[in-house]
Amino acid sequence: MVVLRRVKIGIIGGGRNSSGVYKALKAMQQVELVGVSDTDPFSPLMVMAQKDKVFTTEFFEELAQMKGIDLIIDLSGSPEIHQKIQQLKPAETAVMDAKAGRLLISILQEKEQLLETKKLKGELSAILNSVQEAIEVADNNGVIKYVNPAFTRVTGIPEANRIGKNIFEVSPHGALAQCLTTQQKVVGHRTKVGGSGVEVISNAAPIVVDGEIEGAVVVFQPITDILKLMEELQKSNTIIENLYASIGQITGSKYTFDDLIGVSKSFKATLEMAKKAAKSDSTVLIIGESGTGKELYAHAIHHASNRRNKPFIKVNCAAIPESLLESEFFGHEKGAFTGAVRTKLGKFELANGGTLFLDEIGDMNLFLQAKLLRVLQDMEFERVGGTQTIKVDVRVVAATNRDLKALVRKGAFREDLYYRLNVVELYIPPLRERKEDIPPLIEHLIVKFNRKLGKRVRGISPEAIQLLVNYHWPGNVRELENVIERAMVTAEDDILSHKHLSQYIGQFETLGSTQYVEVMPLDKMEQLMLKAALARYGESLEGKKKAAQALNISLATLYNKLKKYKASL
Ligand SMILES: Nc1ncnc2c1ncn2[C@@H]1O[C@H](COP(=O)(O)OP(=O)(O)OP(=O)(O)O)[C@@H](O)[C@H]1O
Repeated sequence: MVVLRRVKIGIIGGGRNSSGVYKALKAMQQVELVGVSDTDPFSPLMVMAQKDKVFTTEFFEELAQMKGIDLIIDLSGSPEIHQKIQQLKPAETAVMDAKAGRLLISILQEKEQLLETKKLKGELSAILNSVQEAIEVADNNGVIKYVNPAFTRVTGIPEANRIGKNIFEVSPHGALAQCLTTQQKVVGHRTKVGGSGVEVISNAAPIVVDGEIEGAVVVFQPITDILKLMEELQKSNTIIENLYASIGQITGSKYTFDDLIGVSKSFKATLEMAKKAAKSDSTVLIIGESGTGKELYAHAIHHASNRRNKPFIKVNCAAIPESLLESEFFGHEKGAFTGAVRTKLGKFELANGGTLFLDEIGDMNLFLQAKLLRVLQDMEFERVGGTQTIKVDVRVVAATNRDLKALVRKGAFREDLYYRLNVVELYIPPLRERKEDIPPLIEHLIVKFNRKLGKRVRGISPEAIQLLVNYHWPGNVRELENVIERAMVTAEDDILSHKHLSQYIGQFETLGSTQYVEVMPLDKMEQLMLKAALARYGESLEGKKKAAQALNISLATLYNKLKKYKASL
């Protein structure tokens, strides 16, 4: 490659017009302006040169004598000055008068434009050669001027067989011919490429230069490519639909209002209110002690709502570690944090169109409460580590066994979130306050456990019912369920009686009053406590967590103790 040295030029000024020459030379890459002279130090030429840190002098003689200048352009127009410059200049410096100087500049400018055009052409041709779409260009008369490599790949027609042909002859029904005829854009034209028979979808547009139509360009893709893409899309859609269906199956609501048993006034009032709430889209806050049936109500509300065919997603706010709650709710992008190896959808996204059940909402931290409030208001959020806003349509049902109002007073629960959740408040009274519900519940549970345990228990004795009605059920319906199930596991008779149940009931009853507490070995007492806690909270993971909490031991200790007493429990 030949590297040309930049031409060093000096200008001897001649008033206002000199600044145009200066600007033209300054814009040229091959030129280096080395000096400027004008008798007026404030002429535009001098001011510009000073700004550019180019040498300036009011004495043209000084510039004329300078060494290393290739060319002095004399714009003074004075024959005397011109002659003086000729005399003073070093031998290697050439001098040009204004006329010749301007001619030189215009030649240089043209050359520069040419170089620029060449560069542009190179860039354009790299682009046209690398695109996947076929491109064909014809002039105003329909003569084909250009085809790119993709054209040959798609149609099988070599460049040499196409260029110079007339589009009105080789492809008269194509988008290019149509565009040249109508001088309008053609979009989504489905046709066979003349001379190849390949079916394509094409777009064509006129080429306009200085307001005149010079020709047209067509860009097309074979239909097979588009059909392939559509096929892929169809496959992906089917997978997505199937996944949604499976999510629905896994996460759909399991219970309906028919599964809720009770005859008491308060039960019926709660049930009526829940049924009404199911018809609306309002947020519901279910409040009630542990084991009163809050989750059952949440399922039933979803099932009776318009969202029944969409997912029902449960999040237990107390069971998820704080650090994971945000990602659990809103999902995360791949690489959002160490361990985020793939993009994960959050519960809000999974519940889209359906219901999100937020259990133990009172245990949510304040940071997440703020985020939840925003999502409840706008129904939009970003995944952790993501920037794209995701919009969802989710109905929220929240539940708690804690006194949310007291938490608000303590500053542990946001008041605004409390009111946002509490659009419909569903209070489920404890079982001890609706004892009429106990007999129908017992009946329901006997049927349920006969099926589950393969038993044939036909009923329960009046004394046994009395025993159960008199008990205060701190673990509510869940505890009643556990007592009945345990009794049925051991019962040989077909009627449940006092003797089957009293061993569980008696323990709870006496625990409160020390007067009647039977003195027993401590390990027996421990077993009794373990039994009581499991009966109250259930044997699921959730139940065991609660049992451990109530016994003030860790879950691991609970498991150890259960292992230890396995035979006797
Ligand atoms: N009215 C009812 N009719 C029939 N079964 C009920 C009723 N209420 C509760 N249950 C049963 O009691 C058990 C506990 O109910 P559920 O899990 O819904 O309670 P919860 O209030 O959500 O408890 P927690 O606060 O501990 O999560 C479940 O097995 C449920 O089926």
